[in-house]
Amino acid sequence: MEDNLPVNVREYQELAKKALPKMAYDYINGGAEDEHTLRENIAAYTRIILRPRVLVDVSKIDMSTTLLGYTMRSPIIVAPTGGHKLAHPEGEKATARAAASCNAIMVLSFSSSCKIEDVASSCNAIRFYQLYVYKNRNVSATLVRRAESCGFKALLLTVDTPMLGRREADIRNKMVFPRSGNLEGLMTTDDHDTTNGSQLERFARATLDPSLSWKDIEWLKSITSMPIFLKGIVTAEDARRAVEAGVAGVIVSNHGARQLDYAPATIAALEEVVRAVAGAVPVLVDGGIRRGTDVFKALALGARAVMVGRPVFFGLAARGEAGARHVIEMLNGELEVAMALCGCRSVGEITRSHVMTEGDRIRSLL
Ligand SMILES: Cc1cc2nc3c(=O)[nH]c(=O)nc-3n(C[C@H](O)[C@H](O)[C@H](O)COP(=O)(O)O)c2cc1C
Repeated sequence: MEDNLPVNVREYQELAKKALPKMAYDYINGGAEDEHTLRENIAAYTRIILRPRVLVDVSKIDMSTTLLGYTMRSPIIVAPTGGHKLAHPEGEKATARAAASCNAIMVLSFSSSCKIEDVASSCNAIRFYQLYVYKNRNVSATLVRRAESCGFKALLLTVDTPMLGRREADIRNKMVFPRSGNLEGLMTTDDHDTTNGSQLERFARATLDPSLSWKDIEWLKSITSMPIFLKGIVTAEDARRAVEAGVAGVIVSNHGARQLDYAPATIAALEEVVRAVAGAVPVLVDGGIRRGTDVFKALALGARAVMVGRPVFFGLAARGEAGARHVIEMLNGELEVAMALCGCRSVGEITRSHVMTEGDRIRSLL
């Protein structure tokens, strides 16, 4: 073991910043426009206070939970983030091995640097696939079929990205995104314009289909038998529509605050969505989770599981596969302590009464 390993996600972020070229670090770390939502995703967690219960025998803590019938060691899932070769030459293969060794589900990004087939064969694990719908539907449909035939178990359709949010650091840095191996032979990705803003933004504008709408869920169902989650729901209205559309789950997400600035912090939107869904399908949340106590808070407010994006990416940048694994292990360890100190022996014992939100405090004063 190396000496002086980081002891929390924040320290991994510092290591990643030192390890990465500025363009790569800014791409991973940055958010849209004023980065208000980026700060709020984290700050909103700090405003939720825990209500621990004591004198519970917590000598055995069981963090396991299920999703789509799969048992997970803990409710922590690796969120889909594109371009892992920016952080490490092994890219998503290293991340996949890290997740598998923690028995955590990894969601592979549509914009992964590594090929779907290479990630699938890198190790044995339950994995989900994330989808962007391109104007050329054939490209998206082909990748969905490839993921399904590689044994991916669910599809996460990202619905918050009809076009790319304005990530000003990427524009300033003239961000160049690593070519996705998955698109080889399907479309050309050449872009020789190195003078003008973010190449990623130009690529997204050329490819993403801004006409994607609710009716297309039927199209998606017609090309895959994988269960479909919608990733990027933050209102009760859309949550109800998602249930009506017959999806298998909803993910409360603002894309790590990289799309619409001034969208709500996801932990602040979670309860509204959970109420609207009313138990019909599982609700997941991502955005701003940096501590085991954040995971605990999300579960208390009704999430079945959480996804973490940047923390794993930072781990990968700092120490490769071992770093990504350590980040997941640290969050698991923190969650275990949070559960013990709150008197919860299983995730099922984490309830709404274990947290006090700002709204609760205001209501208690009225
Ligand atoms: C560097 C980076 C790349 C991302 N790429 C994708 C992507 O390809 N597809 C997608 O649906 N979401 C993508 N996301 C959003 C994540 O899936 C997730 O919603 C977000 O990272 C959660 O916030 P967190 O980073 O604070 O944990 C990306 C996020 C980051 C930080």
